[in-house]
Amino acid sequence: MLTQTNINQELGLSLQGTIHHNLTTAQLVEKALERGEGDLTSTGAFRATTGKYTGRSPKDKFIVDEPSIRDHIDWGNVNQPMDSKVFDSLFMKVKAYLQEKEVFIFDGFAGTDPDYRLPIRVINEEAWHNLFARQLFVRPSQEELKSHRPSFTVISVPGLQADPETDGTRSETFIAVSFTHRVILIGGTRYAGEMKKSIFSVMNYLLPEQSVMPMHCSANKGKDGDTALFFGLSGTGKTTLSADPDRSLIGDDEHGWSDNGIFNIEGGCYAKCIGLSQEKEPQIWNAIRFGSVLENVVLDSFRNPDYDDNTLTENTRAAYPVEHIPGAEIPGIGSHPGVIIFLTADAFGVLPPISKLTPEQAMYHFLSGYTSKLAGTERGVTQPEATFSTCFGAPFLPRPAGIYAEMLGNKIAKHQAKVYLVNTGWSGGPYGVGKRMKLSYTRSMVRAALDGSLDHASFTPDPIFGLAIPDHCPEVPKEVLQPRNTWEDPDAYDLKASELAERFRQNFWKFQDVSESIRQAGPKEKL
Ligand SMILES: Nc1ncnc2c1ncn2[C@@H]1O[C@H](COP(=O)(O)OP(=O)(O)O)[C@@H](O)[C@H]1O
Ligand SMILES: C=C(OP(=O)(O)O)C(=O)O
Ligand SMILES: [Mn+2]
Repeated sequence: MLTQTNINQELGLSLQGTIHHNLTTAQLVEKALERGEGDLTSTGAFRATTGKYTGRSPKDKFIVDEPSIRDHIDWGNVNQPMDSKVFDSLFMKVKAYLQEKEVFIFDGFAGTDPDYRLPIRVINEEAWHNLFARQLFVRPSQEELKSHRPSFTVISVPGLQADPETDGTRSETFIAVSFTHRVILIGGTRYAGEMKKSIFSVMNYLLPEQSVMPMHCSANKGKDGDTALFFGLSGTGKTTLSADPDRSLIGDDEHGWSDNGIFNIEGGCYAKCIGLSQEKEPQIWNAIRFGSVLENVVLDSFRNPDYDDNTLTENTRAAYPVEHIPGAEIPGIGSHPGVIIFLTADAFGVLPPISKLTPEQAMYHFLSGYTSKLAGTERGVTQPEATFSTCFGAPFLPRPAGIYAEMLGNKIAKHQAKVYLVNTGWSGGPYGVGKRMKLSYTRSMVRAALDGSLDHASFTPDPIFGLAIPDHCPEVPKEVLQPRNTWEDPDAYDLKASELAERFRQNFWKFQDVSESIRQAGPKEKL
């Protein structure tokens, strides 16, 4: 058992208040309620609201510019440099702020594979944040706890607001990581997702050093042990589609791929619950129970969640341990994937709902990462915004995209993985005109890709994007497969498709180093 002195010494903290170290789920729920941090709901889940910040705040995220990492970071809008002096004084401020406070500490891991896991510590001023950390990260056994020494620490102090004038931040909010101190400081925001995604960003930096590919994807396993990956930016369907009663869930958001196979970086899921229904997403619905955390979900006077209410945000969330999904793989480890699905939510409504990619197309689309930012997931995003998010996870990648893409290319070649592009976005017209692809159709298409039904299908190449579209897919009406057929005006489709193709070409300019064969795998030049 660690004492207050140990904890203080390790980080140079001066915690003098009560330290709640590795409380159980029940204790944390009790504390959170006692402290008035939220409400118990009729489902048994705890519900918190987060105020101003209900999604990630990428503009307030910084990496400390330190010599050891300087040359390995892809500096820019995603990875904004913070001067080490600025970090040090922010750290001082955080220490002073925490000095007299009651704190909650979780010790666990990022990564289920003992060969690659990172021992982490999460220090919170709010009990529900610590409950979130406990449910989302990998929970250690009692035995593992005995020898646990954190290699990275997250300190989340939502009640501390920075002063941009004196603290060198952009706003009152900061998500700042220092690889020298091995500390992430989060302040000014209560959105719990910042904690898990900042550790993910750290893993995206650290894992490649061990020749492990970090991936923004969900993963599940079929009855024969076959593993599938679903890459996609926020809101594209990683969590929804990986929760499949016919397959066991490995993880819903973050994985590593090593020579051993794949492993979950987390121990829990973080599902969007806007519009959640028992009928369409039974597994997620049933996972919301005691021990789960609901974030910004509106409750009625009986404390029943109203999943259709977006008054607080579109980005309502449920966090729960993987154990809440029946049949989940514990620990979350799988073999080398045989099928990889790239999920895109195409707001243009022109990409086919499913297409098979050649290895070159796979590299082209992985680097491009075309999709939309969906409402509420990032601060300021109120409707789907077309974006190119390289590796389907640009906000979380500290290193240049080429590093991750090369690892994926090698692994796909080595393990002969089949790659599909699945559009879970708009069909029948662009956003505003068309509708989001029916979830039951997407599920059927995914099933066909995973069970091999599409292996022997005939395909027709799309004339603009060169994507191989299956002529038939079980349980999916034929006309849905060809997006041009779903538009009222086919000429309007052609126009929009050319516009998107042009955007792909413009975006791909920045990848100067890629081979000609990959470049050629993009949309065809105008005839
Ligand atoms: N065709 C579809 N495929 C996947 N998700 C869909 C589809 N249509 C609507 N949705 C909704 O989109 C959201 C996908 O979110 P989620 O699975 O949490 O994405 P991610 O995990 O990638 O952030 C869910 O709310 C889901 O109900
Ligand atoms: C947690 C997040 O990711 P996702 O929507 O992919 O689950 C997020 O973007 O804040
Ligand atoms: Mn998700």
